[in-house]
Amino acid sequence: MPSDPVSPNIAPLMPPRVALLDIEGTTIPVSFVHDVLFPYARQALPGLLRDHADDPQVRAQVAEIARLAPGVPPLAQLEAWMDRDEKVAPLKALQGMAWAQGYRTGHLSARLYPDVLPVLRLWAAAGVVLAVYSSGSVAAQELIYGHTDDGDVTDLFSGFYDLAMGGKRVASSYANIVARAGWVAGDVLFLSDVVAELDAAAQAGLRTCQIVRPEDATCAGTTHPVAATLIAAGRMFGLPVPA
Ligand SMILES: CSCCC(=O)C(=O)COP(=O)(O)O
Ligand SMILES: [Mg+2]
Repeated sequence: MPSDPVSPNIAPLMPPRVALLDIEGTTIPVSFVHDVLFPYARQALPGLLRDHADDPQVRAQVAEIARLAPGVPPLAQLEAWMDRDEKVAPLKALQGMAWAQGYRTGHLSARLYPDVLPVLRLWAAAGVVLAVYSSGSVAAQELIYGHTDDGDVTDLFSGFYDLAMGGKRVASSYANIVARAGWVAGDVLFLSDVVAELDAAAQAGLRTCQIVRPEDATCAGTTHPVAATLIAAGRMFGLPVPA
């Protein structure tokens, strides 16, 4: 019998051993990504392509753009992807390089939702493995958690995964991460604001929780358990939460 791709994901009795966390809309406000990070990269990308054209990392991404969009000038293609908020690896890699300068110079500092750090610290102290899966490149993930308003919190995480594992709306990407990390799918709780991502993770056998932040007006109403904060998610899945 074919399996239901979006089977009801009732929280099981055993708490998850791994929390795999999306970034935008889950740990970091959508407004920070869209109103601060994306405009910063959009403004910096022309200079990055012009002034660092010989940098092997830039050249590799420009070559990848040419492969994906033959004949289109790289900057025009990047702008088209940004206009549509497409999660495409060369765009994400180049955005990460643009943000690196912003973090280095102190122009960028990431704001986490206020519940995130207290909860993640408790989960880590309880032995829960914390990992990140974002469309942002691994370098960008390490930068954002390395430069938060609360300092460098990268030590909380034991793994960072990006589009190299596959797109976030594809079940095989979650299977790839689980295999790469040596986890058991049913031990992993994937937290995200995007239903299509949660559907894909559930198809791969992961437990799921949709984070619906009031400040972002995320839409709920799915088969996935819904929580407004990581505190509520922790309670739902038997994980420790702040008193
Ligand atoms: C590494 S922070 C920037 C995240 C980003 O570029 C993005 O497109 C949002 O991706 P997510 O998968 O975290 O929703
Ligand atoms: Mg998200």
